[in-house]
This record gives sequence, structure tokens and C-alpha cells, in this order.
Amino acid sequence: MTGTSLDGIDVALVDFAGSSPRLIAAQGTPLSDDLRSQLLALQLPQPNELHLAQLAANVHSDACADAIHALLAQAGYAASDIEAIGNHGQTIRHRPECGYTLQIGNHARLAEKTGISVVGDFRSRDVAAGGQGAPLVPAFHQALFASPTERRALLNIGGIANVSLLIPQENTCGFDTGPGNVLMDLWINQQQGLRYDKDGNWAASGQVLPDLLTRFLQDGYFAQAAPKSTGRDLFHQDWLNGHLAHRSDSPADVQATLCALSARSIADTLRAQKIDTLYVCGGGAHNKTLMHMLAIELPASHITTTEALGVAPDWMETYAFAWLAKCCIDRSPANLPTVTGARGLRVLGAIWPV
Ligand SMILES: Nc1ncnc2c1ncn2[C@@H]1O[C@H](COP(=O)(O)OP(=O)(O)OP(=O)(O)O)[C@@H](O)[C@H]1O
Ligand SMILES: CC(=O)N[C@H]1[C@@H]2OC[C@@H](O2)[C@@H](O)[C@@H]1O[C@H](C)C(=O)O
Repeated sequence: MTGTSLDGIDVALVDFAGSSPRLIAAQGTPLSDDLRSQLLALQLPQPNELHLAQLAANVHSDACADAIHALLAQAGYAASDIEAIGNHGQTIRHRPECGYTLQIGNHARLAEKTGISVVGDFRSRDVAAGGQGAPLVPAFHQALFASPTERRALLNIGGIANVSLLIPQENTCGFDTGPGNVLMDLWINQQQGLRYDKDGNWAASGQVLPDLLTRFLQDGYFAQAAPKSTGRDLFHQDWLNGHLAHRSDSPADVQATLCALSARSIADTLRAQKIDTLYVCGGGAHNKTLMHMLAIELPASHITTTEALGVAPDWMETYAFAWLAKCCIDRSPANLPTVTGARGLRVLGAIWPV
């Protein structure tokens, strides 16, 4: 899995032989500066992008192969022990309204480099069936973590934040709430050259600016009804610069307000759901300021991380893509039409067999 934050490659090794899946090992490897800048550049239109995307896909696959070999060596497994790799690829465009979503990654090359079958392109079939193609993890959350008694929400705070609502006796809902870390990452990078605001310390040093927060929240995405999904296609540098034009706020206050934007836009979607426990995963679970703001926004819910469900917050997403690969191999439908808006259940993904 390489997600919208473009921070690294996460690999999970999962055993599906028992009655429920078991996460055996997981590892994160930072993306090289070169690959990261190639992938970042492809997030928005640029000249010669077809060629550049194919070259980046090759480098991405080679880096994924290295990360997989490293995890197998560390866990004491051989390639021949592994049935398949679920390869999300890197999203460089997400335009379900135009009938496509694009995750680059050279699946054939990854199969060649590892000698392991690859399952990839998980989102296209759902989009072809009229769905958003995202988020896909709610089906996995439902399969593993639904409770007969507790009203649960699982919240992934990656670059983009997405939520799964697991309410007893109700269909599972899920959608992208909007920015998770992506705008905070862009702002601290622009102001201080850092990749992210460690523990949310910079945000904690500023004051939330209510008028700026209101301005951010006026983006039409927040009021849109589900099914909905988003990405860097919407929440990018120009979005941020556009909202900050003709203002002279203190940079720390802007960071605090971006943090509040993530917390508020998440909480606004959860308040009416009377969630008993909110389980947080993704890198944002490490942002203490964001977690604190969420707790203030949702006083009636117990807020913890997915560690309480037995899965460390950093591995939930990559675990999900192993599960999605297994569903594809078994030809089990893995989308939730109540989440993505697809016309029906579909088997997701394509297989590059060895
Ligand atoms: N200690 C920390 N303090 C604050 N923020 C952190 C910390 N560790 C990680 N993050 C944030 O989490 C981000 C990475 O999160 P994650 O890996 O879940 O995103 P992703 O999977 O790439 O995104 P998505 O889920 O949207 O695809 C970093 O870019 C950073 O903003
Ligand atoms: C198009 C795309 O890559 N979407 C990602 C992104 O990252 C978070 C959010 O936006 C979510 O919709 C999705 O990823 C997760 C893993 C999903 O499909 O459930």
C-alpha cells in the first residue's frame, strides 16, 4: 500500500488459513526522495505525463518488490509460501465522475520481480459499476470488526480521512470525510520544509482562526451527501493557497486551523450517529493535537485507536488490501454498494498470475 500521503510503502503479511485472518508481520519503508517527487508531480496535470507515469510505475513496483522481499526475509518466509500480493498502486487521479480512477504500478513487473502472483486495480470495477471506487476498507472493517452491540466507527486519518460506520442491525456506511493530514503536510512543508507536523506540536502552538475555519468549511465537498470520495485532485496546494489569499495569518495559526478543519469535518459526519467508540487508524492517530480536537468535538464517544481491536493504526490499511486480494482470488465480491454507490456487488481487482 502506498497512500495519498506519499510517505512510504506499507506491507502486511497475512495468513488466511484459519477461521479469521491473522496479521503475521508488517513493515513500513520510506519512499525514496526521487520516487516521492515523481509521484507528487503526477498528482496534477503536467506535460508528457503518460510517459512519466509509466516510468514512475516501474520505479514504484521495484520499490514495492524490495519492500516485500525485506518483510519476507524479516518474517522468515519464502516467495513460494505466498499465494498473492495485493498491490494497491499509487493513486495519481481519482475522477469517478468521469468514469475512472487511476492507481499506477506495474503489476506485471512486480510479479516478475517477486515470482508471486499480483492482484491489482481494485477500484476500477466498482467505478465501472457506477460507484466511487472508494473507500474500499469499510467492507474489511465490517467483516472483521463489526459488533452486535456496540455502535462503532472506524476512522482512517491518512492524507484523506475516511470513516466506516458499523452500527448493529444497519447497513454499513462509509465515505471520505475530506482532508486528514494532506493540507497540514502541505502547509508545514511550504513553511518549514518538513514532511509533517510531528505529534501536531506546531498546530498546538497556534490558535484556531474561526473565520478561516468557516471559510475552509464552505467547500462544497463537506456538505455533499454520501456516497462520496475525494483526494489530492481537490485538496491540493492551490486549494490551500486560494483560501489563504489576501490574508496575513500567523503560519502556526493556519496549521492549528487546518488541524481543526480535519477534526471538525470528521466530527460533523459522526455526531448524529451516536457512536459508542471511535477507533482511529492511519498516521493521523499519532497527531496528538488532532486526537485532542476530535475528543472535544465528540464528547459523547469514547475515542481510542484500532490497537484496541488488535491492529496497530499504521497497519490497518495495508492489512485491508491483503484481505481485498484474498477476496479477488476467491472471486468474492468485496465492494459495499451502500458505501460506494455501485449498482451491485462486484468482484474487485485483476490478477497477474505466475
Ligand atoms: N507522529 C506523527 N505526528 C503527526 N502526524 C503524523 C505522525 N506520524 C504520521 N503522521 C501523519 O500521517 C501521515 C501518513 O499517514 P498514512 O500513512 O496513514 O497516510 P496514507 O496511507 O498515505 O494516506 P491515505 O490513507 O489517504 O491513502 C503523514 O504524512 C503525517 O501527516
Ligand atoms: C482513490 C483513493 O486512492 N482513495 C483512497 C484515499 O486514501 C484514503 C481515502 O482516500 C480512501 O477513499 C482511499 O483509500 C482507502 C484505503 C480505501 O479505499 O478505503
